[in-house]
Amino acid sequence: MPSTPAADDPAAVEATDLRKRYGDELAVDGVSLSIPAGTVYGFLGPNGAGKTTTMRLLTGLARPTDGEARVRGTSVTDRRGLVSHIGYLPETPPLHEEFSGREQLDYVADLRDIPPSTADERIDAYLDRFELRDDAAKRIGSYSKGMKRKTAFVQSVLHDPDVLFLDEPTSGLDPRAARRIRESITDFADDGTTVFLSTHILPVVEAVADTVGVLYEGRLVAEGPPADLTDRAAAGAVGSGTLEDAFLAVTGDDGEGDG
Ligand SMILES: Nc1ncnc2c1ncn2[C@@H]1O[C@H](COP(=O)(O)OP(=O)(O)OP(=O)(O)O)[C@@H](O)[C@H]1O
Repeated sequence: MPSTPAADDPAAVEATDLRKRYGDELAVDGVSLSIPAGTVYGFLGPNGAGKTTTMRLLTGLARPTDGEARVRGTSVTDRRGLVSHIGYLPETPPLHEEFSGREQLDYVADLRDIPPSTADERIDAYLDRFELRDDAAKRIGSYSKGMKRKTAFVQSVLHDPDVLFLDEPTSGLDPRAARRIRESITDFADDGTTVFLSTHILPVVEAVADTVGVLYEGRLVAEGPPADLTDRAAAGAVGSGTLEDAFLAVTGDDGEGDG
């Protein structure tokens, strides 16, 4: 079950009127967010809606054209201040194909200044959890897509970040590995980590998210607990009131967007 945020928790992620322009296009067009610590925020939107751009803004990898955002109180323009508090699993994660899985994780642990004994313990636990132990000495270049995805997930969480940004974490994973990821997400949130989860896999969002935000053409067009969005879809007689119905309704693919 998703955790329930305490009312007095400060927001872990705050964005105010965030915008990002590429040439003539506003990829992110005035997004405001306030995500309480220790919750899971499911971030949905059609292809090209601006989800990855928003995540890049919130992780300090892209500069906002306008507006501002803070993660745990640190401005996203302060990349150095941000880096130890956040983890980011991008769509295309940086992995060294010539490293073994273990070397990759040792390398990231070292970059993150994790003490070697703690790093060894965590790496062993994650390799077991994601059934990578037997392949840990093999070159990443020889890994399957799913093995690479699991290794990338582990490297994004190894330093125990306060806020974790995940872009399609279960993409390409078999059902067992996908379940492990879902369980990890709820475990992290139970331990106080805030998880910002972008995915097109709606059952994953329904299973783990406390709040869902739907982005459409760079704007947040719906936000609320998954049950509220599905209730709205049902009340609007859109399909049978699933999260998919709600998504289609507010993104204009099946009914009117509600702005
Ligand atoms: N570096 C860039 N330069 C120019 N345009 C960009 C750049 N990055 C993103 N865009 C544009 O911004 C818009 C939003 O892209 P973004 O990748 O954020 O969407 P998304 O919601 O993550 O899509 P998907 O679900 O397909 O991954 C798109 O029209 C894209 O072409």
